[in-house]
Amino acid sequence: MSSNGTLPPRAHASVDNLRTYLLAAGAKTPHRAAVIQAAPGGGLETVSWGELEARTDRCVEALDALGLDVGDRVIIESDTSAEAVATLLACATLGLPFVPVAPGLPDERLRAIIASAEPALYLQTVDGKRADIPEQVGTGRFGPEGVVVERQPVRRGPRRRRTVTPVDTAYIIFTSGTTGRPKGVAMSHRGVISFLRGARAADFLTIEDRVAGTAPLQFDFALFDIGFALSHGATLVPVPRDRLTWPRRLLAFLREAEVTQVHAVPSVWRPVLRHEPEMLAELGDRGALRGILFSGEAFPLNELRGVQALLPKARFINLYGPTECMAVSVTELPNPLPNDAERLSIGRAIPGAEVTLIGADGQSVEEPGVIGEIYLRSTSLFNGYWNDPETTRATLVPDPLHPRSGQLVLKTGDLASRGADGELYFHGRADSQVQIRGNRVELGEVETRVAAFPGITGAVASVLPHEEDEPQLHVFVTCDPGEPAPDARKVAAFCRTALPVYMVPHKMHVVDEFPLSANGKVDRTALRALVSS
Ligand SMILES: Nc1ncnc2c1ncn2[C@@H]1O[C@H](COS(=O)(=O)NC(=O)C[C@H](N)c2ccccc2)[C@@H](O)[C@H]1O
Repeated sequence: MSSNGTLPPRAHASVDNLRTYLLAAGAKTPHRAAVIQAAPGGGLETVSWGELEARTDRCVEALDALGLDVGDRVIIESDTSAEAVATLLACATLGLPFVPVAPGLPDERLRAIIASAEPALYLQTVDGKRADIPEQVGTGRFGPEGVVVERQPVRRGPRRRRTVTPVDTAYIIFTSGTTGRPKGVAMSHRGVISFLRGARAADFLTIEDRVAGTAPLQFDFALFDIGFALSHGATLVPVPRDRLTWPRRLLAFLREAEVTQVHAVPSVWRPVLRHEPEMLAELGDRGALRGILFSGEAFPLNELRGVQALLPKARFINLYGPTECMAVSVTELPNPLPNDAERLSIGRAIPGAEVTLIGADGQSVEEPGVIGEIYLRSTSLFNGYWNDPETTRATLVPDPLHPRSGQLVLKTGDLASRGADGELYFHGRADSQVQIRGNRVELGEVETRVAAFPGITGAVASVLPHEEDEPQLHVFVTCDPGEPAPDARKVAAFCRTALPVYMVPHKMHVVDEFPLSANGKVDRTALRALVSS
């Protein structure tokens, strides 16, 4: 806290701030490893908790000198690393919302984010390649030694804020809004920390764990990995991006770093299953690998079963939820899954949060098996979309059960039903529900059935418009390498025995692999474009 008002605002150690929360667990063991990462010259390097705090404070000092005020934005372009963590913790210390972007983000996308966020400062790593940052933005680079400012940020008037509070924005994650204009999800310190605290109830990590993170920094999955590992006093092991493209290199890195937990979107496991199953099994057998956490999209059942079969002793966690609340639930799945499992449980909201399913009639859905939209009551709700009050109002809405209460809840846009056990089961996005001949089609059900056909390793279903006829159900499949492509008629017959006729794919397309979004999710738009082209 600044005493005489001229010193920069500081997060007080007694209140929720990303910096204090993430460094707390290591304070008593400054010599333990906080981060183990690929060393520039090859091999691995370790950054201790003490060193991580020292680097953070070196960054704070450099950022202090710029006279920025609480709320001034800082773009951080980097992959996950000890240096990036120190820089974002420095921003948190000073109440500077950081906007994480991954290297390789297209220039026009970065310019759109800059136009929207109007950051005071843009920081990249010492070997970053980005050039031509707009004049009005200050620029600098960061590395193990801290931050070096290249172009001073333009001072925007005197400091008006005296304190960094838990409800101040800690970061803004820009997602690709449906309108193409970037949508900035502004998340508070309190929001992130309350989700991380709630996620600890899963009792998944110990101080001994080494957590491999694979998400790009612009994806809040990466921020979760940083927060989840460090808040447990465990060690974060960022996986270099160039290790993700080849399964052999990925598994070799996990073995070399003696990783115990891997956090990844389902797509990371697809090439591993296809090309290096034995090497993965070895990591579970003789290696240290004992936990898999996945999120971002439903893990195709056949693929999840494949990974479980190779790691019979590992724990599996399904983490579900939108960036607007960091996430909703952390659910341990049985290993192996029951044979008759048709869909994955997304469990129940973390302690301190509550999900209500709301039906089309606006009333809460109480009967098991009935589908409703997930509304979330929680302290992890975001502050709003950056500079977009209208979309914010459509997402943070009055509690439908008590509209007069003034309480806001998150309207997630996701559909779910409750099983008899009270656990939630995901039924897709409300805006991606498709109708065929007036019937609601569960694309996930179609995909699960098609992927069960011998020789088919993956299936993504999509409804495509048809010029003279009504929309049609297509399915894109990947097949066992070396097997002949499956006969579409046989696949359709196989579906007809288990699905209603309107859920039998009209057309099947064989693809080598599924296109992925920047965050590693299956890019359904890119798949659909394959057909119309
Ligand atoms: N486990 C799932 N099963 C099934 N559909 C899912 C699942 N996790 C998301 N999703 C879907 O993805 C949407 C959220 O997408 S997102 O806003 O880009 N955010 C994420 O995917 C990451 C997420 N916020 C997060 C935060 C912290 C750690 C890990 C992941 C959800 O609304 C769901 O539709």
